Amino acid sequence: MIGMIEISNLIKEYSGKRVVDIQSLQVDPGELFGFLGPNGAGKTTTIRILTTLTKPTSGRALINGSDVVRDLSKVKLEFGIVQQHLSLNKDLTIAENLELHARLHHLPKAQRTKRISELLDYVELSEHADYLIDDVSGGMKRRAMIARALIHRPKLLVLDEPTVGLDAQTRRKVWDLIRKMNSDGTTVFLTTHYIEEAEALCERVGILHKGKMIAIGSPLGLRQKLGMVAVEMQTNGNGTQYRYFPDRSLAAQFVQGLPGTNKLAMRESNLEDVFVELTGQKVMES
Ligand SMILES: Nc1ncnc2c1ncn2[C@@H]1O[C@H](COP(=O)(O)OP(=O)(O)OP(=O)(O)O)[C@@H](O)[C@H]1O
Repeated sequence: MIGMIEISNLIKEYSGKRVVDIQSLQVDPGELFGFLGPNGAGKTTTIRILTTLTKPTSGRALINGSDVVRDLSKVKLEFGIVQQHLSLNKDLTIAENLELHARLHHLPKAQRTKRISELLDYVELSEHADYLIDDVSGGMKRRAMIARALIHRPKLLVLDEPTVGLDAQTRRKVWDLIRKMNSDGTTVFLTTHYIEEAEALCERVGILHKGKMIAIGSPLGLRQKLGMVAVEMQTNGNGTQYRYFPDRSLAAQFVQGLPGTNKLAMRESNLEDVFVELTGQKVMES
């Protein structure tokens, strides 16, 4: 099967500093894949390479079989992108922004009107179609950006930090939309530095640290590898220490063997634990 995204030995350097160094990654058609890493890990740079905005220093990236450097015009038809910053025209309404984008994609007039009304309905913005961008909430702006990215029916939707800056309730609405697009057949590749977003949404995640992919798997698979149960021990002077166990009974055995002076907590492990164990750093910290 041809991967929707295929990366091999992909390197990007700025002034000799290596910010992306990914040996290999394949995202299959239909997947909902998350790229997890702290600020500065290289997520946006990787997205910029995949979406033809910047060229890799070396290595290869293919989108649905087309090379992001050599087959530029073909690649551009394969993906839609929602960038981290607001990239809508503030002087236009939501519908006008979509209209502008549809024209850029050379959709004939009759198709444009139909597609825009379909998409507004899809992202639940039909009632706000004539609102200026400045007058709508952050969540609506994000949904309008998603609608715009889908105008040409791309097979791959790339989302860079899709819920950054949104409140918890609005974030969940955007998650629902992402799940809906994915179950309707669109491959989704998103970046996030929110652990709960990766756990809630992604079938597979790749953990990026200092430009390198240090782990890849399902959130559950990565937790199983570490141990499903965490024991937290507060030690005098040494902060909190963590130990991981396959199940609660093994964790309980370990706890029973400890001197009674330590403050202890037993809980389920999570992706944050995986990240901290692999990098010695919290995702949100840097
Ligand atoms: N145009 C550029 N010139 C020089 N350095 C850059 C450039 N773009 C990114 N970098 C550097 O590359 C590294 C990776 O940045 P990148 O934006 O890809 O990280 P990120 O994981 O997406 O983080 P964020 O979520 O903050 O965008 C950072 O150290 C950044 O300073």
